[in-house]
Amino acid sequence: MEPRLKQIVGAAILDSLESPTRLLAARRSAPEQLAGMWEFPGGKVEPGEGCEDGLRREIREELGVDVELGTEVVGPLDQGWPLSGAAAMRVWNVRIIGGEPRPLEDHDELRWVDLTPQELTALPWIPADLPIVSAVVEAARTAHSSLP
Ligand SMILES: Nc1nc2c([nH]c(=O)n2[C@H]2C[C@H](O)[C@@H](COP(=O)(O)OP(=O)(O)OP(=O)(O)O)O2)c(=O)[nH]1
Repeated sequence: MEPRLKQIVGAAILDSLESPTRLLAARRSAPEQLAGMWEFPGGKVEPGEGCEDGLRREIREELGVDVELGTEVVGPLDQGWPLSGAAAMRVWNVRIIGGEPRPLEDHDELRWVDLTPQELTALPWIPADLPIVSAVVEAARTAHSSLP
C-alpha cells in the first residue's frame, strides 16, 4: 500500500550514541522558503528503498560521511513526525563512523550545538522540527541519568 504521506528521513547526528552532549545541526540553503532555517539533514526516501538505507544515502550525499544508526526518535505517526506539505519524517539518532562532515548539498552551514534547550532553540529551526528537537534533548537527558 502507498504511504499516505511523503516519507522523509532525518538524522540526529550526535557526538556519541551512549552519552550524547552535542548535535550536528544543518542550515538549509534551498528552497527559498526554507533557506536559513536549521534542520536534521536527510531527505526523501526513494521508491523501493528502506528508510534506514535512504537515511545513510542522504547523509553520504549531503555531508559526505558514513553513519551508524542508533535508536529511532519515535514520533506520533507510523511514518514518524508530521511535517507541512503532506509529509512525515522518521528520525534516527546516528553517529559518524567515517569522514568529516561538510555542507556538500542543500546546506550552507553545519554546527555542533550543545544538547540543551537554550542552545538549540536559539537557532531558527524549521518550525515542524521543534517537537523533534525536544524529543532528542529529552532522550539525551534520559541517557545521561541512566549512567551509573
Ligand atoms: N531533511 C529534512 N527535511 C525536512 C526537515 N523538516 C522539514 O519540514 N523538512 C521538509 C523540507 C522538505 O520539504 C522535505 C525534505 O525534502 P528534501 O528536499 O530535503 O529532500 P531531498 O533532498 O530528497 O529532495 P530533492 O532534492 O530530491 O527534491 O521535508 C528536516 O529536519 N530535515
